[in-house]
Amino acid sequence: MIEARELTKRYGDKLAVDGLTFTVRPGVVTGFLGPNGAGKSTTMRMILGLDAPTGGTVTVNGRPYREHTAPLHEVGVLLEARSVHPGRSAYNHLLALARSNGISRARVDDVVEAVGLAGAARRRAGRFSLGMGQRLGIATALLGDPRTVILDEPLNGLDTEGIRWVRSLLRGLADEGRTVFVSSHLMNEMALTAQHLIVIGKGRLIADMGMADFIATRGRSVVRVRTTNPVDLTGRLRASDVEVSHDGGETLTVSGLTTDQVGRAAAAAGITLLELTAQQASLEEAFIDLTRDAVEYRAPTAAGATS
Ligand SMILES: Nc1ncnc2c1ncn2[C@@H]1O[C@H](COP(=O)(O)OP(=O)(O)OP(=O)(O)O)[C@@H](O)[C@H]1O
Repeated sequence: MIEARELTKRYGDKLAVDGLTFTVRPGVVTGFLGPNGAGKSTTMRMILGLDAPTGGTVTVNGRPYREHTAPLHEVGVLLEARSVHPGRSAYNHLLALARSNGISRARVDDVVEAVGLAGAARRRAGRFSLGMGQRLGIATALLGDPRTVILDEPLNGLDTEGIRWVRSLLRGLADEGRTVFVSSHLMNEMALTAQHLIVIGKGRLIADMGMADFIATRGRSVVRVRTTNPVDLTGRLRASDVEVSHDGGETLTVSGLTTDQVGRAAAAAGITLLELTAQQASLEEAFIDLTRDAVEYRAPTAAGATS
């Protein structure tokens, strides 16, 4: 369990984290989302005692991280920066860490196997690809069989198989009753992996809710319609709270109406429909909509871009 109360971090004039209060519970995968610069890494660093809060508190499994006598058994961590000696083999890196924390060699063998590095563990970690480095980082996080796992962008550099593997690994850890807190910019993956979301923007909490609720309340579902007569159907559907966009061909995208309503309106007007599909809102759309006002570093729009 991770509990942040009024957690705040100021760097000079910059309020990187601004009074965050949230609880990350065991048994589910909790996604940690926010636009670039929102304060995710700073929050994770404070959870791990790597940065001191300017105000507020944060505990892991009931205590500040630094007060745990066997931290590797409490919290497994993957941060974005690699912290492996490049000349050392992956196996020796894990073994050294295990030895200094009273963890058995058998456990090292287990995690090497579990992350799929058995064939590469004797090679120098400095020569590892980004994806292999991520696997080694995850092995390091799991070494102490921790109750809580905190992973910052664990999918970076992983191929499709690796991404699927992380997804089932995280679900499995949560199913075992562990606390799993994970940040990622890959929204489609997050939608498949996390059951709960904590979303921050400009250092502030902007959502703390279940994934399904987040998408349902924040995302706009639309209806896709293909018809032989898009112009007339558009005229029939238009109303103050309905938006219809036409792709110029046979297809309309309608928001503000259900498939039933669109189907009935078309039937009443004698308009032939070729397709009528409800399209679920995506996490990505819900996230972009929610964080629109909290984006700090925005790509220039075409109109605003300078050549
Ligand atoms: N050591 C530091 N000194 C000064 N400002 C910092 C420092 N670390 C972070 N910041 C600032 O604090 C804010 C939050 O940064 P942070 O890295 O926590 O965001 P983030 O959500 O992890 O971003 P990203 O998604 O880009 O990794 C940013 O504006 C950043 O520039």
